[in-house]
Amino acid sequence: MMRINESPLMKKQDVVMVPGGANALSCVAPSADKPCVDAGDVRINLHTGLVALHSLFLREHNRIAKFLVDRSPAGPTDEMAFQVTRKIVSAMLQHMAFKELLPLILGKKIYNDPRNGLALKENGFANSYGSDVDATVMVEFAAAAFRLHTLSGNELPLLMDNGTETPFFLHFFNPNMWYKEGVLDKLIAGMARKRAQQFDADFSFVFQNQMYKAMDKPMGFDQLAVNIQRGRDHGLPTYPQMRKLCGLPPINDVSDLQRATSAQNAASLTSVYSHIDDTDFYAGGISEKPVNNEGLCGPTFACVLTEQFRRLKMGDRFFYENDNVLTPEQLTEIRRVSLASIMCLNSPIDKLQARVLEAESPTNPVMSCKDILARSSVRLEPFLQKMM
Ligand code: HEM
Repeated sequence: MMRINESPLMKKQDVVMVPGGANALSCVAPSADKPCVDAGDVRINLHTGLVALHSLFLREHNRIAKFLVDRSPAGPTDEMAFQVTRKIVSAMLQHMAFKELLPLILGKKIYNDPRNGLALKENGFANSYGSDVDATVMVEFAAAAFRLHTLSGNELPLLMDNGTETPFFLHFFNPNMWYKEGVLDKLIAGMARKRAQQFDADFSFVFQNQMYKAMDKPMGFDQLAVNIQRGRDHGLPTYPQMRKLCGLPPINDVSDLQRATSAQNAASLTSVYSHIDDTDFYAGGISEKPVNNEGLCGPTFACVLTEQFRRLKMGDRFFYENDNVLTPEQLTEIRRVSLASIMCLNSPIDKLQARVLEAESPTNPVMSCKDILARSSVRLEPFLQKMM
């Protein structure tokens, strides 16, 4: 659907964004020149931030495919160029998720604990595949623990317009926003520079009041309530049951709840649940103190996330560190990639902090893209071998 017939390239629109598509998910007032967009998942149409990120990786795909076609002396078939490009981008995504995202969410202690099998190797192949590992997505993960919605704020930051931000709800299913000139690039820049909201039980106003809001209506859905209800729809264990399944200290009474969350959160939870045993997994999990005082989430969400990402890695025969996927030279190159380098290469951004998922700080200063690319861009020459 996303590929141009048999070509190595992906479909795109003039501003180099994902292609237009059918009116999926009922976009607001789509028109012939501003249609809904297509991606692997129709939910891309939910908001402009998703359109921007998908478009960023589409640009990276087409950049690599063009390089491979232009630079291969033997002239690869289009199929070969497409498949090799797909493999490179998939490996990059795996590397960035494990290297840049997981240590932040879980903290370094959990990430580096060898029993969890999450930490990537610095050199050589990993061969972590286990044919008995179930790599499907756990319901506790999708319906609760990975719903990190507490991190999102009320606005989408459109940088380069003097830091202008637009209310999040204006972007829901709204092609009129994402076709505005330069908006995707401004968003890529803005999302890189804007701090996330604190990870806690406080959700932004938009998430609690304006999810799916129609332009002519004052209110929309409460995403926090949807998340809790979704857990019930899927029959998730309760919060105390999940603590037990994870081998964490049990929650039997209010003082246990206070220790795991805070006095204030425990008071909130006990004011709405008539019995502690009824506490929904999402409500309890989102209220916990950060795991080991260093992760973003608490220990019960961390338990589910750790198990899920361990399975995604060890249950994947084609995880990029395995010895049947890349050559040693190619693997060395993939290990250089960073999300900042992808942003520098595929947008007009000229400066950024190197660890782009973390806020700018004295140890993570904003630097020129030239410097970022010198340390973290992937040399594509080793991938030409496969082309011949
Ligand atoms: C940035 C703004 C975001 C918006 C507006 C948003 C909105 C939504 C909505 C409306 C749903 C469907 C809920 C349902 O009906 O069950 C959803 C699901 C979900 N969201 Fe988000 N979300 C955002 C960011 C995030 C982030 C940062 C994460 C964490 C990585 C995340 C993780 C998830 C997950 C795991 C699901 C369940 C998906 C599934 O079951 O297939 N979301 N989100």
